[in-house]
Amino acid sequence: MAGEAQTVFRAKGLTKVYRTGAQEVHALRGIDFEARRGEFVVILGPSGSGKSTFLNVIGGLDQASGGEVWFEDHQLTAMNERQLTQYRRDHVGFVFQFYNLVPSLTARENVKLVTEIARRPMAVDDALALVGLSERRDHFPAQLSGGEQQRVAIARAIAKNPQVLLCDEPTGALDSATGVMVLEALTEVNRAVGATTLVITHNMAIGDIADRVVYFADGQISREVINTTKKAPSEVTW
Ligand SMILES: Nc1ncnc2c1ncn2[C@@H]1O[C@H](COP(=O)(O)OP(=O)(O)OP(=O)(O)O)[C@@H](O)[C@H]1O
Repeated sequence: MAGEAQTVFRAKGLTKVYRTGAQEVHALRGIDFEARRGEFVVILGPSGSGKSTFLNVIGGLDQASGGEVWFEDHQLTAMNERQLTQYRRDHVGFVFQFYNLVPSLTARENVKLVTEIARRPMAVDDALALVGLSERRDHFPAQLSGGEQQRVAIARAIAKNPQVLLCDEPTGALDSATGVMVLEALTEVNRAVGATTLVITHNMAIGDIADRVVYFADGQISREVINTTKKAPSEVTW
């Protein structure tokens, strides 16, 4: 069906239990979730509500304890470590709060690291242009502001042309003006590349730029809101 063909992620009854010694933490307690191709989803919720755990499971960085997750027609919850690594490499771009750039490489070289091993990469300079950093491409991370470094990290994440872009607190370390520029880069990339984009944040205001806001509470999805009108990042303040 056309509707199903548009579904990129499908999670059903997803659970995750962390066991440390005799302690059990139920980080995910039955998540049902779907995301459509090209959708921009913001995930909000208090600290410890399971947001990062969820992103890590659907990004193939961590394995679920129960339930199912599908990426297109691949069942992630049936994959072994090697298959998950391949899934991440072929399909997923990650952006984290801290940029994890290689300090001894320029912006261009940091992005090139990924395009060299990707199956269908975009040109490095195109990726940097998408995040507005063409002028800075020969700078080293230490010569770039925090926001610029994060935009290099976004260019690196999307340069392999991933179907999904998963971002965990991408503006968490940035002031509001710089954070807005990073959000502009993310919305531009989402529009231009069409990657389904999931963004975890603590910042309620950022929900206004999403197609849909998903609220986590205590390992479950407590609420979902579809935005009938979306704000541009430049209209968002915090
Ligand atoms: N590797 C781990 N081992 C044990 N417990 C963990 C582990 N990772 C996360 N947890 C626990 O699982 C629960 C959910 O954590 P998670 O990081 O997913 O929440 P979060 O909503 O992303 O929080 P934050 O907004 O603070 O990043 C928390 O109680 C956390 O302490």
